[in-house]
Amino acid sequence: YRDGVPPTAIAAAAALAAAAVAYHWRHALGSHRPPPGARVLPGTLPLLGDAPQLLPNLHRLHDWIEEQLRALGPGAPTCMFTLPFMRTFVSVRHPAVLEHILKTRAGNYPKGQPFRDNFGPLLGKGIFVSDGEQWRWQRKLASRIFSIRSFKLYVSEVFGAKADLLTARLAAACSPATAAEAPAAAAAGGAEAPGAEEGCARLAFPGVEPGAPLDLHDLMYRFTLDTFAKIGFGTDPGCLTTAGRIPFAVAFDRAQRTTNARFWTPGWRLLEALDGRGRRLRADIATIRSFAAGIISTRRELLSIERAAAAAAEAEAEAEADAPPSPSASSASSSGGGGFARGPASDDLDGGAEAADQGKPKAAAPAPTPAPSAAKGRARGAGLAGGGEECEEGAARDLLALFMSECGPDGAALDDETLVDTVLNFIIAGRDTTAQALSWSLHEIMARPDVEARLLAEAEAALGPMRGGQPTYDEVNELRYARAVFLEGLRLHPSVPENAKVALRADTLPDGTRVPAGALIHYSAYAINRLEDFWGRDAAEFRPDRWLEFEHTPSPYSHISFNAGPRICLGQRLAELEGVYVLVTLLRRFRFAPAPGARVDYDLSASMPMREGLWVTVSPRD
Ligand code: HEM
Repeated sequence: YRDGVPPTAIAAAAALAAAAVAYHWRHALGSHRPPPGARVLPGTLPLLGDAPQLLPNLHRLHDWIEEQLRALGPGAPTCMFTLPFMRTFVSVRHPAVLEHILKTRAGNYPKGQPFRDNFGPLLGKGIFVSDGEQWRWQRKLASRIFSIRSFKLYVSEVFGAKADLLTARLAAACSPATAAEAPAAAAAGGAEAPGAEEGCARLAFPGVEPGAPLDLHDLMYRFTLDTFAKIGFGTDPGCLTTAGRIPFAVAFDRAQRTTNARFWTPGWRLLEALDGRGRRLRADIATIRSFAAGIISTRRELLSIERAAAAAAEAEAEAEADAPPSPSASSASSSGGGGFARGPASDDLDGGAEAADQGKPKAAAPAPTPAPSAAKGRARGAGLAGGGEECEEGAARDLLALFMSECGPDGAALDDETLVDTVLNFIIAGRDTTAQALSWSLHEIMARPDVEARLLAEAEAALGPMRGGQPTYDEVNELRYARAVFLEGLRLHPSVPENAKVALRADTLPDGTRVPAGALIHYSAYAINRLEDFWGRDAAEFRPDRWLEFEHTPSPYSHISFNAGPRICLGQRLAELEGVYVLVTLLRRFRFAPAPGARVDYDLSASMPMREGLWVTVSPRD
């Protein structure tokens, strides 16, 4: 003992090893072992499973999975793979099998405990990690902001303003030699900023150096966060006008990488404790949650201002009603609902509740604002919910205000923890996915001048020659080729490249595969969207035309980028609108070229970020 390891340490190590073997037996080799006759990956080893081949390929996981599935041959068979100490993965890819899991027997395949173990510390009880009633009521509530009427407002009032800032920032990055020729870019920081009408040569943006390469991926994140914060939370984090890195973004991106890696890392709890990732994750989560808490308190302050304004407007209207009629009275009160409250139920895209803002006076606060009708309800007595206050059903406005005002499934107002969960889940939904889809599409376009030329020709035909303003909702809807470009980028680079469910009970899939209870059902949008069985021999090629050639839109079980079944993406329409809007707006104003030496690759995370960003040089389009 004097020269060696203490016996207690040996005993502890032996106990740990025994526990590990027992755990392994239970989870990977015992009840979750692939059933006899299951199709397993070539090269699977006893005990170690697929770890020796998968772990060295983690940095290129999506491609590795695609290669494995392709090697199994046509017909898209289900196969299984295993990692020590982890549940068996049942990897499915045939559309009929996906439909069985995501729709027909969706009740047997929830997100389940693995999702909550891995993502719970970051996403709490938000929509992405919930099942059952907890999920259902969040989805129902959130679907209210996705109406055609709201989309028109988002395009005209949010996309336009944020695109102005984005183009101003890009204009500032044009090289000094070319900047003077650039078309007029909108003002940085608002209409009163100097030089707005006089071309990008006059514009300077803090932290943007004229002529220096710029990370377009980072800019897309800033754009989508500012845009979605305005739409979803009625606030403006101002990322587009901030110089330097944004601490929330750094922490959020890193936390997603760490939590996602848990799906693929045997013994992640131990590893995270040993290598410091666990400590850093806790610090990142503190940064992230305090950012979301800031959004909530800002929204609460705005709500009280809006409520006061609406109450004043109401009092004024009542005073006017009591007064003898005057010619101006009716026009003052007939402007309809303002802000981003949802429209009539008839234009709903995902069900929803009653329209609440019809025929009410416009709120005095600048858009986006809640519907005055909702404020009117509050003025009758309810407080601003959250922190244990009363909740009030029926109020309709932006997403965060909705969640603040409505009751949770238990009938009580949501506490701040739950509101923070909501904000973070919707930031992933509204920021990361769309920013990544845009970045990958722009990356593909840079390599394909023919695609760029067609996109520009279509835009010119539909919108006319380049002008200062931004496209409208109806104009964006006409741009079929631009939409095809965006979808094709997304097909090859799906923003949620891998996804999983857990099997509650044993089941037999439509192709005869027996699924053990507790197995993880894995589906790779990256691999499925590239399957030659469904996309043809040119599946790996970026060819937007395929979207115009289809007689019928491909089923969501073949193009799975937006998921499918009852948990299909709620924001698909919004994402497509935003994607087309940004592609057209940017490409009509600027030329992008890959910066010398820039490398583009994906990083392994919950979504599909670019590992080193998308570094480009910018010049004005003449
Ligand atoms: C290109 C952009 C987008 C892509 C590729 C995308 C893709 C997806 C995918 C694959 C899922 C399923 C995720 C899962 O199973 O956990 C999903 C869910 C969801 N998406 Fe999107 N999304 C995009 C944009 C948006 C936007 C802009 C919003 C707006 C808020 C949004 C809102 C949601 C919501 C709320 C869910 C959860 C649905 C549920 O679980 O019921 N998405 N999205």
